[in-house]
Amino acid sequence: MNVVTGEEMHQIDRYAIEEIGLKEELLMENAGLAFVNCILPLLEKKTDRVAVLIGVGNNGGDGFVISRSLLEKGYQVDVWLIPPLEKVKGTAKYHMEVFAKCGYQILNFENFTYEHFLEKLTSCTYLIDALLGTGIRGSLRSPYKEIIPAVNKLDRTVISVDLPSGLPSSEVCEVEEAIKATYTVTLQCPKLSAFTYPAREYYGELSVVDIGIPRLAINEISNERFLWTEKDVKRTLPVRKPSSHKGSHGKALIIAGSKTMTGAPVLTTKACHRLGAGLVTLAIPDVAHEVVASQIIEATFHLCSSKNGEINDTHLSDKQLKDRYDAIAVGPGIGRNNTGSFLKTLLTDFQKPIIIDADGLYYLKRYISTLRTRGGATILTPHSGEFAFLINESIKTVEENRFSLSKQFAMQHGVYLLLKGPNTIVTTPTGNQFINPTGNSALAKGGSGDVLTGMVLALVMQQQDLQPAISNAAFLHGKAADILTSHGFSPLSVLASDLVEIMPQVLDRF
Ligand SMILES: NC(=O)C1=CN([C@@H]2O[C@H](COP(=O)(O)OP(=O)(O)OC[C@H]3O[C@@H](n4cnc5c(N)ncnc54)[C@H](OP(=O)(O)O)[C@@H]3O)[C@@H](O)[C@H]2O)[C@@H](O)CC1
Ligand SMILES: Nc1ncnc2c1ncn2[C@@H]1O[C@H](COP(=O)(O)OP(=O)(O)O)[C@@H](O)[C@H]1O
Ligand SMILES: [K+]
Repeated sequence: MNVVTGEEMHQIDRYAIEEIGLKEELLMENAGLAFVNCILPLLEKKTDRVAVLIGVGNNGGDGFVISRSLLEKGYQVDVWLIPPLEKVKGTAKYHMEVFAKCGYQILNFENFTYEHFLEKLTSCTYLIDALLGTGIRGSLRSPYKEIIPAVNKLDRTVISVDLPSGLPSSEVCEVEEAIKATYTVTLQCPKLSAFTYPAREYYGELSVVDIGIPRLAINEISNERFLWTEKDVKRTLPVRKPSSHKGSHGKALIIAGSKTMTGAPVLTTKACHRLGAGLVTLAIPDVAHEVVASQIIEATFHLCSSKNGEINDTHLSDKQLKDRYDAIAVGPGIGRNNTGSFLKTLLTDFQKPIIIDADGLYYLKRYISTLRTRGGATILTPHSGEFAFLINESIKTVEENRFSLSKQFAMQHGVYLLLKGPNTIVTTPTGNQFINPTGNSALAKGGSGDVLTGMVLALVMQQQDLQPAISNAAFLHGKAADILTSHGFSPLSVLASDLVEIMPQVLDRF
C-alpha cells in the first residue's frame, strides 16, 4: 500500500482526472460513500445525532456526500457549513447543490452565534470532521483556528475525513493545532504524517478506504514509500518444505555479549532459533561463556579472546568466514571499550549479509567508508540515538526527519537501514521505504532490540529478497507485542523474553 504526501496525492488525483478521465465528481462520490461504509459499524444507534463539519475545499465536498448518504440511511444529521455559501467552489459546490436539491438542510455557521453553534454540537454524539484535508497551507486561520480547539474540548467521538483537520500531510515535526480524532478514515493512500510523531497521535485509529483511483495513477506519481501490511507478510513469509534439512534454513553466526551484558546474546540467539534458523553459532568473549551457555541449549559456541571483559578478537579464519556461515549479526551487548577492529575484518572478508546492531553500530562509525564497497548486503538496525551518532546529528533532528534522513543514508552507503521506533522504517539501498504498522510501547524496554536482531538474521537467511525478510521481522516483532498487550499483558510488564516465548503463536497466524 503506497504512502504519499499531500502534494503527491494531489498529483495522483490530477492524473486520474486529466490523464485517465475519471470525473472528480465521481471520485468525491466514491470517497464519501466509502467513508460512510467504513464508519457504519461505529455508529451505534440511528437516534444518536451526528454533526458533519464542512470546510471550504474538497474535504468539505466529501462532507456533503457523507451527509447525504447518512441522511438517506435514516441517521439524524446536522450539516454545518463553516465558510459562507458563496466561497464553496468547483466539485465541492456541485455536491453541495446535489445535497440541497435532495431536500436536505444546511446550517450556515455564519448565521449562528458561536455559543449557539457549540451548544448544538454538544447535543451530538458523533462529530465528522470534513473541515480541511490535504489542501491545508500554513497556520490555521479563522474560523478554523477557533473551531478546532473547541471541538477537541467537547470530548465527543470525532471521525476525520482523510486526515485530522489542521494536520499537514507530509513529514511534519511540530503540530500547532489540529483535530484530535478518535478515528480517521483516509482516502485511497495513507498520508505520510500518519507515521510521524507527534502527528500520528492526532489520527486516532486509522483506516484506509479505496475510492477507485486506478493503480496506474498512484504508481506513476509515487512508488517509493509503502505500508508493509499483514497481507505482504502472508505473501512473502518463507514456507518450510517437507523435505528440508537444517542446512536449508541457514547457518547463522551471532557475535554478541560481554562480561557485563550476558542477556543480549541469549535473546538474539533464542529469537533467531524461534524464527526458523537452521543452525546458530554464538560467538562470545571467553569470559562470558559459562553464564551464557547455561541459558542456551540449541546453539553451538565460538569463543573469542577478551580484553576489558569484551571481545578483542574473534579469531574467525578466512575459511570459516567464507564457507561456514550464511549471514552474521554483530553487536548486541558487545560493549564499546576495545577497538572493534574485528568488525572491519568482517566487513571486508565476509561476502554475505551482515546485520549490525547496538554497539556494533558504535564501532561501525570508524569503518563506515567500507560499506559502499562491501561484497555482501549490509543491514543496519539503529534506534534514533544510534542513527544520530552515525550521521553526526542530534536525536531531535533524526526524529523530525526520519524518512528523508534514512533514505539519504541508505542510498549514500548502499545499505538496508531499519530505523527503529514507533512505525519502524525499512529503507533499501535504492531508497524505497517500507513502514511497519505493528508494535506498541511495550517494546520500549531493554532487550527488545536484541530480539529483533535475531529475528532479522533468521529471516534474511531464509529469503532471497532482503527487504521482505527485514520488514517481516519488524512486523512479527511488533505483532508479538500487540498480541501480548491484547491478551492480558500490560505494556508495562512485557519482557523481551516474552516476545521470544510468544513467537510460535505469532507465526501460527501466518
Ligand atoms: N481532488 C480530488 O480528486 C479528490 C479530493 N478529495 C478530498 O479533497 C481534499 C483536498 O481538497 P482541497 O485540495 O480542496 O483541500 P482542503 O484541505 O479540503 O481545502 C483547502 C482550502 O482550505 C483553505 N485553507 C488552506 N489552508 C488553510 C489554513 N491554514 N487555515 C484555514 N483555511 C485554510 C483554503 O481555502 P481559502 O481559505 O483560501 O478559501 C484552501 O483552498 C482531500 O483531503 C480529500 O478529502 C476527495 O474528494 C477525493 C477526490
Ligand atoms: N513506543 C514504541 N512503539 C513501538 N515500538 C517501539 C516503541 N519503543 C521501542 N520500540 C521498538 O522496540 C525495539 C527497541 O530496540 P532498542 O532500542 O534497540 O532496544 P535494546 O537495544 O535495548 O534491546 C525496536 O524494535 C523499536 O522499534
Ligand atoms: K479532515
